[in-house]
Amino acid sequence: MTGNHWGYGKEDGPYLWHTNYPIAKGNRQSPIDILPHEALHDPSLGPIILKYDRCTSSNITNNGHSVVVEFDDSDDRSVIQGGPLDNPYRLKQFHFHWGGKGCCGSEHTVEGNSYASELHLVHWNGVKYKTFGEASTAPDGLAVLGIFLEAGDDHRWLHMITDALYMVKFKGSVTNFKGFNPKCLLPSSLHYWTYLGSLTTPPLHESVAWIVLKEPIVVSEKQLSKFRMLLFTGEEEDQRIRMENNFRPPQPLQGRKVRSSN
Ligand SMILES: CCc1c(F)c(F)c(S(N)(=O)=O)c(F)c1F
Ligand SMILES: [Zn+2]
Repeated sequence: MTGNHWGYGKEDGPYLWHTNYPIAKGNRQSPIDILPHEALHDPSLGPIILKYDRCTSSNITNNGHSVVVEFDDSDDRSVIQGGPLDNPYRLKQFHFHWGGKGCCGSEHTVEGNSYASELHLVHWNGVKYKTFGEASTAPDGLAVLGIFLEAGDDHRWLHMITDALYMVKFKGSVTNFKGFNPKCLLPSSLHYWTYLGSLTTPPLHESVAWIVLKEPIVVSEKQLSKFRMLLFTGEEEDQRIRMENNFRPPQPLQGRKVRSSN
């Protein structure tokens, strides 16, 4: 693995990240395997509150690791609050992690079981920190809402994203993606597990309060297959490498407690 380049392949994958990012072997790394029966039910944990109504997406981009929908986070127009959080956290972007055909794909697992994909809505603590960059290195800087995607019927709103993926096939491509509200990607229940962890990609900062929803959303194999049409590689590169299996495996719990909303 040369320089700070990293990926999900044999030569630059998760098992090698520690060479350039030693925090990879830290004591609050993500993702983890969630064991529901060992999670502590904490009655003091209130519901999470998503105030996404004034939120507007700006663009969709292929950053060579995932497909990312970015938001205008210049004010507190779209925030997550409540649950384990002491104040509102601003929505910055959301992205996905997924597997190859028919197997694995999520980052968090539940009793060793993987889902086909996992959606991450990334928020930052705009009350305590001035920029996302500053927040991303602080222990209470980020809050990521994780939502599992299970293969089944077509998801009626996900097509708004999968229909745009052909426009960002290559690494480094970006296109306009206005007016998308991720509220339409939520499951019916907001019950969750929560624990303190990290970014699941380099730089792997240990700055994330993870909130993982228990109920997956259902999407079709056809919709999932459109994510796999994306490429890790840029238009100018000779090699075309399909973007799939862009997930980090579960990391040691290191004595951390996972709490359950109920
Ligand atoms: C530095 C930008 C960034 C990511 F690239 C990322 F993958 C994640 S993750 N998978 O932990 O949700 C973040 F939270 C995040 F802030
Ligand atoms: Zn992620």
